[in-house]
Amino acid sequence: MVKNIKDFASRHDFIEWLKKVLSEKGVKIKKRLSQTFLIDLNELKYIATTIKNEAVNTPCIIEIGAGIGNLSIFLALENSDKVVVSIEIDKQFTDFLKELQDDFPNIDFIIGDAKLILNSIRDCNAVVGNLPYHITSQLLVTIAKGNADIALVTVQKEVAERIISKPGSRNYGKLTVFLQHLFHVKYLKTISLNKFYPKPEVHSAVVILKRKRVYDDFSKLFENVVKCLFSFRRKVISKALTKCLDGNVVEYFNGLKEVWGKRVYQLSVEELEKIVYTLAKQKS
Ligand SMILES: C[S@@+](CC[C@H](N)C(=O)[O-])C[C@H]1O[C@@H](n2cnc3c(N)ncnc32)[C@H](O)[C@@H]1O
Repeated sequence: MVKNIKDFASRHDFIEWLKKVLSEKGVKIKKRLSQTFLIDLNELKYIATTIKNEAVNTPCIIEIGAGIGNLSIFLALENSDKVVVSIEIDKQFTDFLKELQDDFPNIDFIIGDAKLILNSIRDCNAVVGNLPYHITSQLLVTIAKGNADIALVTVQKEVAERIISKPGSRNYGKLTVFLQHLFHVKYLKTISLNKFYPKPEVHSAVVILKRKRVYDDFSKLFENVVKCLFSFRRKVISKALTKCLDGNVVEYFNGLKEVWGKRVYQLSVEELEKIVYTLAKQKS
């Protein structure tokens, strides 16, 4: 059994270990599943220690996309008081991940689709992962609708910029607003593309999401209204609302005077919440 990261790192040149694993096991790297592996020991350690410091009140941490377990083992070593539930969709890693479990008994590997499994895992309120890039938005929305109080995710840098963007900016959109409605979001650091194998085309970034409110009926309505409004992002809110509600919106004028002339992409999350709240109140 491996006891600490120093022990592991001293016995393995990480990139050599990775290449050996990939060739010995006959692993075929699948681009369509966004398979690119973080091979930098410092970055792996950074993610594992950050989640350790943030996820204090949870018996387990969920990892999305275990791959060959390179991040999973760091998570397990740094969080030895917790179970790391690592989900991986690609069955070709099954045997290898099972073997790893002998050295790291606090990892529980599950083969399956994280989008479907994630929110059925009870009592884990921390999620971490170097997210598969082709389904990043879907996974972020799934995380947001689940129990996670903390999500520490590595995403493409441009997605990270969307997540943290401010009203009025080019990146500000429905994903930004939905996530910032439910979480406090923070850009932690950029990870250069050289730190992955095979090298991806773009840089990545680590972002932390800390729960502000749970996804409830109001959030559901908020999600739907925002989705529609942002399909008219450059229109003033009165016009966008007319389109989304398919009718006369004058009845909302008094409650929404201050924002009536603003364009959708200029509205803050709080202003959008007020709009949805006003719609909900007037209808009830
Ligand atoms: C960017 S790689 C990360 C690999 C490794 N954990 C790391 O940090 O270097 C993303 C991983 O997610 C897996 N994956 C893709 N779609 C998935 C899904 N729907 N559910 C679970 N895992 C998925 C891929 O097979 C791949 O191993």
